Amino acid sequence: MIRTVIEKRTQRRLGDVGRRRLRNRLRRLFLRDKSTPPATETEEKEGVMSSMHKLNETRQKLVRLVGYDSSLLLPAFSYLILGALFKSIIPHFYSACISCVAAGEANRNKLMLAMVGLGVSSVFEALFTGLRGALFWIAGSRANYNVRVKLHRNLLLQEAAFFDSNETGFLMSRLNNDVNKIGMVISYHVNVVLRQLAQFIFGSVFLMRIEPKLAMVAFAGIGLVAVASMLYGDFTRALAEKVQELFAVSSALAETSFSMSESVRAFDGVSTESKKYESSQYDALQLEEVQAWAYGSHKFVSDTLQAALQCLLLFCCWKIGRAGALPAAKLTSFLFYTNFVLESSNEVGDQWAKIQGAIGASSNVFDLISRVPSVSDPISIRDPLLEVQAAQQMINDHAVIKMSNMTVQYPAMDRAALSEINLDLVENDRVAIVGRSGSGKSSMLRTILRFYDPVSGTCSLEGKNLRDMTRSEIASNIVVVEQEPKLFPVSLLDNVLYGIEKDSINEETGDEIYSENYRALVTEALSLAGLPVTAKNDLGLELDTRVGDGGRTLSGGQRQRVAIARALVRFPTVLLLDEPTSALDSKSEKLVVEALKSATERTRCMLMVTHRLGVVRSLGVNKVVVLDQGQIAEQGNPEDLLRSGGVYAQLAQEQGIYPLKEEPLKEDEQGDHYIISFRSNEKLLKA
Ligand SMILES: Nc1ncnc2c1ncn2[C@@H]1O[C@H](COP(=O)(O)OP(=O)(O)OP(=O)(O)O)[C@@H](O)[C@H]1O
Repeated sequence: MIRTVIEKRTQRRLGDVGRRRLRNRLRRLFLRDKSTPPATETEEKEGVMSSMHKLNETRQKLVRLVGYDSSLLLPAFSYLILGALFKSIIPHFYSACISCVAAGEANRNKLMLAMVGLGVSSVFEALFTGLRGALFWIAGSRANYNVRVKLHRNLLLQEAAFFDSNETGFLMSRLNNDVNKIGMVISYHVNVVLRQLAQFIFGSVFLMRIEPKLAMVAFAGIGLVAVASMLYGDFTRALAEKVQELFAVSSALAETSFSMSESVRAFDGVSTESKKYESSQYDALQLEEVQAWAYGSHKFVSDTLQAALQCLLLFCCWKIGRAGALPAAKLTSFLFYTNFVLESSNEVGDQWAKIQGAIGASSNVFDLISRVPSVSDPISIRDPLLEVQAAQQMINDHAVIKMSNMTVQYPAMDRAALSEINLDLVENDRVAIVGRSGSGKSSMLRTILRFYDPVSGTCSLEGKNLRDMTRSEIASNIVVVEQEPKLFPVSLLDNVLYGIEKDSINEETGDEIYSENYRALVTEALSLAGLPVTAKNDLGLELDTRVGDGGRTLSGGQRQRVAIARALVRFPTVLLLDEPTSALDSKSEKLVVEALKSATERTRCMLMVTHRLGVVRSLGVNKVVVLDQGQIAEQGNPEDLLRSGGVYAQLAQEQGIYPLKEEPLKEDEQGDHYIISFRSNEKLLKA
């Protein structure tokens, strides 16, 4: 009934499309969709049970969060009860004062006593209210802090596929908006509910003492108001969950449009993006309007019920008073306490509904905090037998990286990105993975980095399955230089040593810093990488120069060299290069190739994904693996493959690369002779 009224009122203000969308949303939320078959009784019961179970779980998690800081919350609760107790005494003294004044009491002391009682209880009430308010506020802020830190950490621990299906803006919204709601529940709503509940209990005791029969009538009416509040609370919870969901979607859209702002500008997409954002905000607005009407209706119902109850009580008072059983002082006191109890119960109902709403909004946060990533560190139970076996395997097996029948499939894909791959990378191997776009090259790199686990088969490093290695073990052995490395908005030094703990303290500021040893290491690495910072270079770059967001204050080539320095300082077992030169001009490419040669010398083996086959020769690659539709099409020494006339030779010819001894001499349009060099776009005039 309430739903229909709200729906109608809201619909009147919305257009046709909005009306249809809102109706569908409400139907999905509260009514069974006619297009879906009706659930059986058992299914319905199971559904109700599971949603009750989820609700209970969320409540328990919230309570656990509240209980987190008992040293803070115990005094807060004590002050709350004391504050409520003093507040419930106030009407007693207040009505005593009024009785003295109204009756023209001759005894001044009686009035003074009532006034002192009123003053003292008011001061104590104010004191305890202040203390309670501050402590609950702190508790709420601490809960926010805990939840936010836990959520942020757990999100970072999630597997790469999780980020494929959850946009950054969506997660940011969970981290900010949803967590704020949790803090509000603790610092405000729970605080108010408990205070009002305590006041209600103390007030009820006074009521019972004054006139028990009338008090029972008041309680019956209050029970009725409580039922209305509970119904409204349930309605609000479901709505709030949906509204938060819509805000998260909206936030994801905004995040995408900001991060893609250059493309948006270049392709004149402002109105497209703005429309998308407006539409998602509009969906949320519709539900918020429903929330507002629901609140208004609830207020109307509960206030009307209360007014009716007050009239009824007054009538009863009149009847009892007529029989001479209720003196004026008692009547005043009873009416004061009736109002006091009614106000408290009303506020409990109001805040209860808000708590329900916040629980609905925060349930997703708890789901995310407790989400277990599908790619995670192994549980570290040391098994000496397994360790001996692994060491034995390392001795027997010369492979640094070994892929055995390895199949990789993304959750969002219905076919494998890599199928049954068998590949060994041994000591001193310099391997290039080549193949057409979409053949699975990057997927191989991501699997070696353990961003994804193979769905079958294994990938191991020095005889140890990657699944049995922790993230930190993998990171200290395998380093990647990406095609377009993104840098953190910190100093060059911090970027190169990213992930390595600071080992010294600045005596002046007390901040953690890197020691001189580390600074020397980074200076050497940057110099080897072709970005010297020793003598003041032309660019004015120093170790402590801060680079912009993503490294935007550096050129692509400079960013690449910082990334190479990052690899150089780590002396990794395996160096992975992802299209290391494809984003660079020929001058930067030369510098980067030199830097990569230095980095490669510091590793046991190197694996590079590349489209630009010229770099295969310049980096001294000894093995080329050609991928085609997720399978190894051919592999071998690059010069042998060039001569064999297979897939690699064909790819190379497309880029003007021929076997070394068979480099053809060609004549260009002006009659000059030139050799098609390693890089297709570079014609070196033959002297
Ligand atoms: N995160 C992902 N989720 C779902 N499918 C993916 C994902 N990444 C890649 N794919 C799919 O896996 C297949 C192999 O992609 P991959 O990126 O490994 O190819 P590639 O050889 O590196 O291509 P390119 O040379 O264009 O970078 C493609 O069909 C691609 O659509």
